[in-house]
Amino acid sequence: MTAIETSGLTKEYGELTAVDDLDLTVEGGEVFGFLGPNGAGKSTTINMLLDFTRPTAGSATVLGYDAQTEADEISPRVGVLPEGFDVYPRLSGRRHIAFASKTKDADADPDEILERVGLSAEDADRPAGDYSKGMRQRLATGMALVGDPDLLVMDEPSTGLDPHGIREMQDLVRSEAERGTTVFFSSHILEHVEAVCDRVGVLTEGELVAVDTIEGLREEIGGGATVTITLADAGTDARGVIGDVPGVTDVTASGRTLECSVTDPAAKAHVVTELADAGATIRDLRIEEVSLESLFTALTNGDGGERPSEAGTVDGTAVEPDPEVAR
Ligand SMILES: Nc1ncnc2c1ncn2[C@@H]1O[C@H](COP(=O)(O)OP(=O)(O)OP(=O)(O)O)[C@@H](O)[C@H]1O
Repeated sequence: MTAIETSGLTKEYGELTAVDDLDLTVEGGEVFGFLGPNGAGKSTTINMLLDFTRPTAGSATVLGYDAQTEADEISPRVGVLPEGFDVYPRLSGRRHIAFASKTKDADADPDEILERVGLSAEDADRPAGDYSKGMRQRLATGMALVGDPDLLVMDEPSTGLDPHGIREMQDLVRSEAERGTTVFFSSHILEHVEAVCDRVGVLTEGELVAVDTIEGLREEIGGGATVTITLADAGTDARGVIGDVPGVTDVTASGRTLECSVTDPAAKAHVVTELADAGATIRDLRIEEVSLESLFTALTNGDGGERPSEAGTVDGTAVEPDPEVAR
C-alpha cells in the first residue's frame, strides 16, 4: 500500500512558495529520507500531511486517506516525532508513555515501549529532565510509537545528537522498519539519512529536485570517482593508454603518478587492465568516491542557507505567518 502520495501539493505564504507543486510517493514499508537544507519546506510538507496546515493547492493522501477530509482516520495510524520536541523534566519516562497512551486512547504497555526504544526499567522511573539528549529523543520516539502506528514521521530526529546518539537513533529506525513500520525521516544532514533510508527525496526551495536511492543519485549526477595510480616508472604513455577508456573523463600525469576521473564504476577496473596490458607496473592504487556532501551540494546548488522566517520579507514583501500553525 502507498503510505504517502502527494499531487501538486503547494503551500504559499504571501509571496513565498514554501512547497512548490510537490509530487511524491512513499511506499508502505520503506524508510524514506526527506532531505533538504534549512528552509527547504520539509516541515511545511509534514504539516500538510498531518493537516496541521492546509495546502494552497494540490492534495495528499496518507495511508490511503485524504489528508484534509479524512485527517481523523490518519492521526491514530501515524506516530510523529516533532522537530525540537522536549520532555517534561519532572515526569518520569514511564509517565511520558502513559500520558501519550491516554492522549491517543491506546492501551500501550509503557515498559514494552521503553524497552523497544532502548530505555531500561531503571531509566523509566527517572525524571526525564535527567536524561541525555539521545535518551530524550528515544523517549520521544517511544511516545510516537504508542498505538503501533503504520507510519512514523520523524522531523529532524538527529538534531543535537552526538555521534553515539545518532547511531542509536539510526538503529531504532532500522528496528522499527523491520517491524513493518513505514518511516518518513526528514533531515538536512545527508549522512544521517543515507545510513538508514531505502530512498531519498531531495527538496530545495520547496521543489523536489531528485528522488532515488543514494546510489542512484550518485549515478544521476555523474558522480564517479578519482582514481590515483602510482606506476613503477614514468616511461609508459599512460594518458594515451587510458585516455580513451569509456567512462574516463580526464587524465592528468605527473611523473609516475596518474590521476583520472571516472564516471562509470566499470571504468576503474578497465583502467587497471589497460595499463597492465600496455606493460606498466602498478605500485599503488587509490580510489576516492565522490563525497556524499558534494552530491548534496550539487543537488541543492550549494544552498545551505535559510530562507526568510515568518517574520521576514521576500523581495521586500512582508511575509505573513500562517495563523493555522502554532510554531
Ligand atoms: N507559518 C509560516 N509563516 C510564514 N512562513 C513560513 C511559515 N512556516 C514556514 N515558513 C517559511 O517556509 C519556508 C519553509 O520552511 P520549513 O520550516 O518548511 O523548512 P524546513 O525544510 O523544515 O527547514 P528546517 O530544516 O530549518 O526545519 C521557510 O522559508 C520558512 O520561513
